Parts: sequence; C-alpha cells; structure tokens
Amino acid sequence: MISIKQLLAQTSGGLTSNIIPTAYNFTPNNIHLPVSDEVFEDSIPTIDFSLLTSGTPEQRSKIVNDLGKACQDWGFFVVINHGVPESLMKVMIETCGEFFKLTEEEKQEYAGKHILDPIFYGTSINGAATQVLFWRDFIKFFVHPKFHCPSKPIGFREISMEYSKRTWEVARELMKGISMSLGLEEGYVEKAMNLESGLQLMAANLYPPCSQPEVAIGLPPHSDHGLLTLLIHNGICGLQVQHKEKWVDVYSNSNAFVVNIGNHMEILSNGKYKSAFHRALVNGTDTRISIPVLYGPALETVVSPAPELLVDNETSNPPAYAGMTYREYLEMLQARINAKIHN
Ligand SMILES: O=C(O)CCC(=O)C(=O)O
Ligand SMILES: [Fe+2]
Repeated sequence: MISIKQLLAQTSGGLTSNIIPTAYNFTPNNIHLPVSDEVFEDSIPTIDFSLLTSGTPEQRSKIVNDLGKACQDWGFFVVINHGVPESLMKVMIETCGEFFKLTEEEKQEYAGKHILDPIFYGTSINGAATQVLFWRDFIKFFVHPKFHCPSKPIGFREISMEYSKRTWEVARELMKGISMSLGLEEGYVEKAMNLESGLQLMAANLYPPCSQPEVAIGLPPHSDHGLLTLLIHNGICGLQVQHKEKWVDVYSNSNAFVVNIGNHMEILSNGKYKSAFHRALVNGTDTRISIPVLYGPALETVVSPAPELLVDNETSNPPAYAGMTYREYLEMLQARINAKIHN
C-alpha cells in the first residue's frame, strides 16, 4: 500500500487538484459511529505523578483515588511531574520525524505484515472494521521483552532505548496506583500480567497535512489493546476521546503524557475501568506526530477479570469477559485485519 508521504510526493507539482483519492473519504457512514460529532467542552483529568511516588500518605491516597476515578469515568488522563526529561521527549519526537523522512526504499525494509512482527512500518491499518484508508503512516516496534528498533536514522536505537526505559518507570508506578485504586495490593497488575516479560510496543504516527481534512481521518475510533498507553505528540492537536457520547479534544502540554486504559486493563478490572474509544483527526496545515508506547501483558498470560474483584461480601459480581491469552487476542485482531484486507 502506498504511504501518505508517497501519495503527497506523487500529487505535488500541481498535476492534480486538491481532492484526495476517494479511498480516503471517511464519513460516519463508513463505520458505525454511536456518538454525535459535536465536540464537548470538558477536559480529561490531570494526575500529578510526583504525589503518587513521593507525596505524604494523605496525598498518595487522594491521588490513588483520583486515578481510579479517572480510569472509571474517562479511561484517559494527563500525567504531569513524571520525571522523564522534557529534552528526551523532544528528541524522541524529532528522531521519529527523521525516520519518516528516510526514503521510501529505506523504510520499506521494515514493511510489516503481522501484528506481532518485531518492527512494522506501514500506512493506514488498524483493527477497525472499515475499508477506508487513513491519513497516516506509522512505525511500530517491540522494545520489550526483547528490544527491536530500526537502525536508521542515526541515534534512533539509543534514544528509543532510553525513552522506553524511562517511560516504563512511569507506567509501572501508574500500574501500582491503579492496582491500589482497585483495592488490590500495589504489585497486583505487575505480577498477574507477568510484566517482567510483558510486551512494550513503541509506535510513531505521522499525519501529514491534508487538503481535505474534513473528509479524511487520521485514525478512526478505536480502543487500544494492552493495559496502558502513554502518548506524547508534537504539539499539534488532533486526538479526541469519546466521553458521554461526545468527542472531547485532548489537550496536553509538551512535557505531559496522555495516558489511556487499554482493553486488557478493562478486562482485568471486570469492566470497572474503561478502555475508551479515541480517534485522531487531521488538519490542513500542520504535520502531526504522535508517539504512543503501549504496555501489555506477557504474550502467554491469560487475561481474565481479577478473581478478587468478582466477589465482595454482600454482592457477587459475575465475570463479564472470558479469559484468553494476550497472544490469542492479538491473533484475533490480526484475523480481523486480514478479513478487512481481503474483502
Ligand atoms: O495520534 C494520536 O493521537 C492517537 C494515536 C493512537 O490512538 C494509536 O496509535 O493507537
Ligand atoms: Fe489508540
């Protein structure tokens, strides 16, 4: 499939009009959209990470409570004061930008086919059941349990390694807070999901400017697999989260992480915490880059609702999800993508 960068290179020089190919026409009819397109003036909660790790016991218990509420009400929150140097976040975004500037031939070396390919360069696809093409190119690579990374551009490996380690420290503390907010011991999620051999998937999305931003979509509504995603971006807006049947713009400062709950955390919490639908819009003038890092269980771990959450003293809370390994889940997503490509 041709990348957006290639498509734009071919159509530059005034040979064609500003009309984008119809395959990129995304209208609400192309996909079941249960929400109105009206944008909701509300903002996602902010979590002060420093209070979680070094606050007083009272501050800590308040922030755990806030974290639980954010996971329950939104499935999305912004994390500030997390200790990852802003300079590292900035250089990570710049280096991912450099990756997309490589020649198509250089990038094709990493062209992927399967969701579990260690490095996957591609365009368009995600698991959503739509035939429409998306206005984005992406690179994804697994950085844990084994570290993979494209060897170009220079420094990508070293920077990605440092970034993956530093974000893991943040994700780990957040998972402790989330465990406690569910009334479980702080190491619960880490242990139950075998995170010492858990999957960590780093990705970068490139959304070039689009001459018809109102008919195209960067990424259609979807939820993320895994437990938790930490995202940064280059300061250009585009991410929206579904909240109370409306789309809400996600704003965050350049030194903050946008964090969202993934499908496997929803399953583990037996539906208490929501893996919210989100989407990425494109715009007519600016290139947007986003870098999500996704934390998931170990591949062979069976993920099912935590038994501790199913019974409390008076009421019983039946499991709302069947257990399956993370690998089986990803293979199921892959089968869905294959069906979409071949239909
Ligand atoms: O670009 C964004 O802001 C969202 C990216 C995203 O949701 C994803 O890659 O799963
Ligand atoms: Fe996502």
